[in-house]
Amino acid sequence: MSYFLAEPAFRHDQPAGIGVLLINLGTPEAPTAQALKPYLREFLSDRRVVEIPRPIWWLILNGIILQTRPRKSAEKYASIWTPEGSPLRVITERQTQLLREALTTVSPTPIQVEYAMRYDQPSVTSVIGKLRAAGCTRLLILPLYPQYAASSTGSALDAVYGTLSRSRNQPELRVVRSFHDHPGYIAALAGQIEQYWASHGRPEQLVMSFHGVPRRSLELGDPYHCECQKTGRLLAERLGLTPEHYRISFQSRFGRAEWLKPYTSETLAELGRRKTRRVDVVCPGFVADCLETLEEIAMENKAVFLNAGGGEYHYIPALNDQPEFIETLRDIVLNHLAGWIASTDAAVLVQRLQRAREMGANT
Ligand SMILES: C=CC1=C(C)c2cc3[nH]c(cc4nc(cc5[nH]c(cc1n2)c(C)c5CCC(=O)O)C(CCC(=O)O)=C4C)c(C)c3C=C
Ligand SMILES: [Fe+2]
Ligand SMILES: [Fe+2]
Repeated sequence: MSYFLAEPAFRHDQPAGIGVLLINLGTPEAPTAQALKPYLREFLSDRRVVEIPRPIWWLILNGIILQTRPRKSAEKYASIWTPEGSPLRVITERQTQLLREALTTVSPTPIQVEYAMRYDQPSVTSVIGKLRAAGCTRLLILPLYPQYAASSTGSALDAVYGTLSRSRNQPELRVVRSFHDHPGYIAALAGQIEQYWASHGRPEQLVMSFHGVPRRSLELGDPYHCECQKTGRLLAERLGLTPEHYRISFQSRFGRAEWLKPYTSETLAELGRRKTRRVDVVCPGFVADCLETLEEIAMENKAVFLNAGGGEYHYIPALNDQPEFIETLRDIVLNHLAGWIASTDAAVLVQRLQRAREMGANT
């Protein structure tokens, strides 16, 4: 058997097909300890996620973490599980379908859209194989993380490059590295928050909570912290918030090392102790609701705030299938396909769409 992956037969007469591959993190198959164990093993064995020397980490992972965490995490997943499955998977599937439809409506050239998960299924290798078999010799990779982190985007791209390193007939490749300051993404976030405030009233404080990473990664050159800060600043400007009305914080600390600060739980405890009348929390770094938003933020951290003496607590849902966000994904894709799309130049297409949107907003 060859080390290289099986290739579709080469055909002289086939036009270069375009594939868009969305990549999200992955999620367990079921909210059970049995399903959590292989998922956490794959996730936490990634050198991008845990940088501790391998032999030491192997002992900690197998001897301690995988003995206890699967059961505890399964209980958390059970509290957010839906009849259709894990929210992260259900929402990623929906975003994929909506983006497919949005691109079909505007692009004169067919564009195939699929999603893969970095951990668990469908794997990056299997979906690239599917796109290659469907005639795609040009691939655009769009990790569903607005802010670049080595442990999220970097790892998703590793999986792509690893697959291509085993491909005989490599496709042309383009990558969306991050979209943390894309005007459409900031506008979609602001729209999501304003819409929430229009029906639920406004808070005294808005907390923008991002997934954390070890503080050391910032010192070693990871741009994640800076990209989160920029998203937060642009979002606050767009909402017209002055610094005393919002906070940027980091959640989901894992292990004993110091992570990016301030921690979300400590920020909320402090706001609770100050008797803040109402706090709204939004998680701009998660484009799909998942365990980290629905359980950690909407449940666990709510209890932290209320127990510390805070008043009302609201979690504002992630962008999920919000139409403005899907339009933003479409615009990001079209911009990155410049020169690949026949007959109509992608940049012109995006300009035309933006003009149509502005005209719609003015009527
Ligand atoms: C938004 C980007 C993410 C970054 C950056 C990130 C870094 C990171 N995560 C862990 C450890 C865990 N994260 C877990 C869940 C999880 N993480 C992200 C996103 C980022 N992680 C998402 C979207 C999710 C939710 C997945 C879902 O199924 O809903 C988990 C698993 C759950 C648990 O047991 O707590 C772990 C573990 C580290 C160590 C890290 C950076 C070093
Ligand atoms: Fe994570
Ligand atoms: Fe968490």
